[in-house]
Amino acid sequence: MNTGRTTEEFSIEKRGTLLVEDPLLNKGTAFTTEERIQHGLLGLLPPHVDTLEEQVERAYEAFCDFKEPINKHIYLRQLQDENETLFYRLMLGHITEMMPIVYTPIVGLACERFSHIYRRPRGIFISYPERDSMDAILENVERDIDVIVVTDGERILGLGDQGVGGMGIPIGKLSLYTLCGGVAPAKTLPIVLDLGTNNQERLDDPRYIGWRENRIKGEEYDEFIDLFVTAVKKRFPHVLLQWEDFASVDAERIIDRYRDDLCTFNDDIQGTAAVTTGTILAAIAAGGGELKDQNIVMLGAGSAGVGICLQLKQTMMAAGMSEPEARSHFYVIDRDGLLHSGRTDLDELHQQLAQPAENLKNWDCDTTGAISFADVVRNGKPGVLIGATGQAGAFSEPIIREMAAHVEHPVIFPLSNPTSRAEATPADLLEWTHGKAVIATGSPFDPVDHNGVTHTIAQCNNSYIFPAMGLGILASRSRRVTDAMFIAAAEALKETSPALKDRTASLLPSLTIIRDVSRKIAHAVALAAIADGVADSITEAEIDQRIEETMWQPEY
Ligand SMILES: NC(=O)c1ccc[n+]([C@@H]2O[C@H](COP(=O)([O-])OP(=O)(O)OC[C@H]3O[C@@H](n4cnc5c(N)ncnc54)[C@H](O)[C@@H]3O)[C@@H](O)[C@H]2O)c1
Ligand SMILES: O=C(O)C[C@H](O)C(=O)O
Ligand SMILES: [Mn+2]
Repeated sequence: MNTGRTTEEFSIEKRGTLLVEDPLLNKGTAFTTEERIQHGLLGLLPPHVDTLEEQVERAYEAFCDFKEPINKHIYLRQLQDENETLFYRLMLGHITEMMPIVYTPIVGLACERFSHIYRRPRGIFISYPERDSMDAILENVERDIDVIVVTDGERILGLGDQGVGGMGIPIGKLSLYTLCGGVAPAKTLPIVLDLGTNNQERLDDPRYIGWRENRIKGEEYDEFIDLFVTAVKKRFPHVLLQWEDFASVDAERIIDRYRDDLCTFNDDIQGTAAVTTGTILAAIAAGGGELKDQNIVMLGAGSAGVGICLQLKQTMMAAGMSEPEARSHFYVIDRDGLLHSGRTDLDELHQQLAQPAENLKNWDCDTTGAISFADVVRNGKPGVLIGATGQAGAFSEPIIREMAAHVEHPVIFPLSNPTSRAEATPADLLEWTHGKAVIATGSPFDPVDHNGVTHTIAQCNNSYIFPAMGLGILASRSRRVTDAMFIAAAEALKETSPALKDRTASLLPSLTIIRDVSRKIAHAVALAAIADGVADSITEAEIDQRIEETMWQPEY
């Protein structure tokens, strides 16, 4: 049985009811007659012995019987809690249909309704009143863990503060670590840090199952995070710790503080930067252009927006551009308009993306004071527009039409999630640009027919990166996560783009080949880790061998 557990863990043999109730070991109706006799299961299962394929067919039928996506989600989560092998085998066979149910966008709804659809526990809940018991809490995890995804639930997709309901995100992300990256499910651990919520709807909800207080902030928050990291390092010294969906200020402070302390990264900043850089590079290359010639507008200067622009800027500089020149290619817009060097309200991070004010002297602006999104598009004539605002409709028709008036094939990425928060829909973008826009979105969208041409919409989501990052880190036994590893991931992703061969094809490969894509990215990540001296030096053949050994397959 390939469960990803160590032999030692197997020696604590489970029998009978305890065995069928352990989703990592349970085979349900697929337990053979011999196994039923050997493991005390006689009479606990119906007499027919199924193959895994038969179980998949039954499960798919049950899945199809549910009409509402949230009910499909509840069903799949329940299956995951019963039999992980079956869950992943089913998911792998129907990935395009099921990933949006387990992950974005439906996981967003599942977070909002978490306290209502709750069935059984998965992962670890650490609430503020239990802060002094972190060691004991982590001791209750009876397995060795390779990857943790942790959230504090404050910025769940574009849906804001969901408190303990944010737990849906680490569960969904880790499902993708296994599905797309092949990390053994037994080696993954979702964690929610419950420091309260400022979402009044949740606080007023009698069903709410989180710690019913307003959020802890300031020094107490930082002390809590420090206790958490210390406890994680003690219990799982080699673990990969992924931070997910924290409010921007906390996200940046935390990763700055701990990035050299353990094997860790922030997915919204670094994973998003890599997937977007890879997809942008593919879009530009497919159109015959070069990154150095692009003016890039970023709407939204939070974790995602800043992370993306800094990686793209770094890519320009790696190709030989000076820092001031590279910076002048970016027009980053926050709620107060364009970031430029004349503004006195920018912190150090945002100053790195401020447009030199002297470049704006001849701009013709509608407004005095703040320089608006419309002003930027009209004067800056960008070829690339990216949205990371969490605001539906932020890409308005007049602005998109204005952009399309200046470039032949505008590259437009409304990256906000879930679907209801996208800055624009692909159908509208194609309509407003007469079918010329080159589009990728954060959430999945169906292909769009425009004037007889079918446009496949790539899903530019960090899900193309973090599972592969995990695979590469585990395979190379990397001890830290460096920027070069994300740059390598972006480059490797770009190389897999179908649009490089046919510019009308999707910018990103189909999910049906995601495990192959992950292998390639993991290989590049491992090489970068070795080059940076954070992983043991092994040959490329050894890397590939370790990638295959690490990849868990859903089979009995
Ligand atoms: N596709 C992906 O892989 C991916 C990855 C990460 C985040 N996201 C999505 O991006 C969005 C933002 O995530 P984040 O982590 O950066 O959040 P964030 O809260 O850190 O940043 C959002 C920023 O947008 C600004 N903003 C809001 N409306 C604006 C407007 N009209 N004009 C200019 N700025 C505006 C906010 O002030 C904030 O600074 C979310 O919807 C998230 O789901 C997508
Ligand atoms: O979760 C996603 O779909 C991507 C990203 O991490 C987000 O926060 O939106
Ligand atoms: Mn996220």
